Amino acid sequence: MHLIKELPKVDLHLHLDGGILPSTILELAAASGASLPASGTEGLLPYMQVDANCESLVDYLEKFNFVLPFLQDRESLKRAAFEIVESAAADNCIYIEVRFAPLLHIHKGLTVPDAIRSVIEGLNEGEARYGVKARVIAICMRHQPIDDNLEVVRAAALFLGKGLVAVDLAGDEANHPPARFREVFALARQLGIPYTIHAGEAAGADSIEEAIEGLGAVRIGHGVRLRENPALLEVVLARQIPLELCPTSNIQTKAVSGWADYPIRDYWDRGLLLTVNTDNPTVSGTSMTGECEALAERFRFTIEELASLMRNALNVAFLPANEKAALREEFDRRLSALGIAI
Ligand SMILES: O=c1[nH]cnc2c1ncn2[C@H]1C[C@H](O)[C@@H](CO)O1
Ligand SMILES: [Zn+2]
Repeated sequence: MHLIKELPKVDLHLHLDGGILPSTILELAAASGASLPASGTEGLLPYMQVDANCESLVDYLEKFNFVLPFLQDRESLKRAAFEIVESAAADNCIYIEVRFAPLLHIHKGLTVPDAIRSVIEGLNEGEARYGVKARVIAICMRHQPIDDNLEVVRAAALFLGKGLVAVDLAGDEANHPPARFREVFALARQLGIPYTIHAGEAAGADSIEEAIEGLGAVRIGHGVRLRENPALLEVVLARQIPLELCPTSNIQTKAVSGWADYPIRDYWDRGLLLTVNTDNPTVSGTSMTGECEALAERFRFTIEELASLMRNALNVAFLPANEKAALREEFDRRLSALGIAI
């Protein structure tokens, strides 16, 4: 379907370390003298992107180990953030929420606030250059100690409203259920930081229920396995809790067995509040345009339905109301220039 590329888009679920370009790794390695297992971008790609052999979220998460050693200083974090905005601009995004886990970037002397500041600087430069509004979500990691995650939340509070908009919980869901993190998100709530939580990806609906009822998440990262508990689905529907679906990633991690079983059309028809996102453009080999094209081809989403998904994302973005209203106006202007009415 033409117009998909031109459609103004919003990506609310986009990991910084999942969107690093192979060409950037080549340059960062050359600058630091680090050796690489391949000499060109094509040779590097298999180390950064999953293939058909990916059997689980744990397999999928392996790919991040390759890029993280290159993202341990201010300049590389800033560059990665700038380039994420550059790629989003090429995809016609008008707003992105870029998430990253500060604890994964402090192995060579950075502090958690240093890491957050560097990413904000890179996003701000990207926003100034490309006109794509870009904000940070700081991620707590499931395999890290509670005290370290509390530190991430405290640092996030320092940047709230100054480039950072929320916190999150990610990592190996099946082996680290959300209940262990109640204290972490109680602190976020106390500090007035909104949060989304990855749930219902590598674990079932119980994980979603705990994220919402136990931890108080206002959005759910993925949530694709919600159908496993029809009563909970009714609650999520009634409360219009947004799901950040990432179709290609969800199929690669085997959260869903394949495209034929992907529940997006069913969830949409029931009236769940859905958004569609990339998760990790490089690891998953996708883009917002790619995700939209997949929905158009496989589930007959019309351009109007895709535009509605993007408008949903704007509506549930972690932005102040006045900034959202301005973005909505820009979105509507761009839609009408394309002749799309929703
Ligand atoms: O889809 C995901 N589920 C759980 N964890 C994830 C996903 N994508 C990326 N991550 C992890 C790996 C990254 O290193 C980390 C911070 O972006 O978040
Ligand atoms: Zn994710």
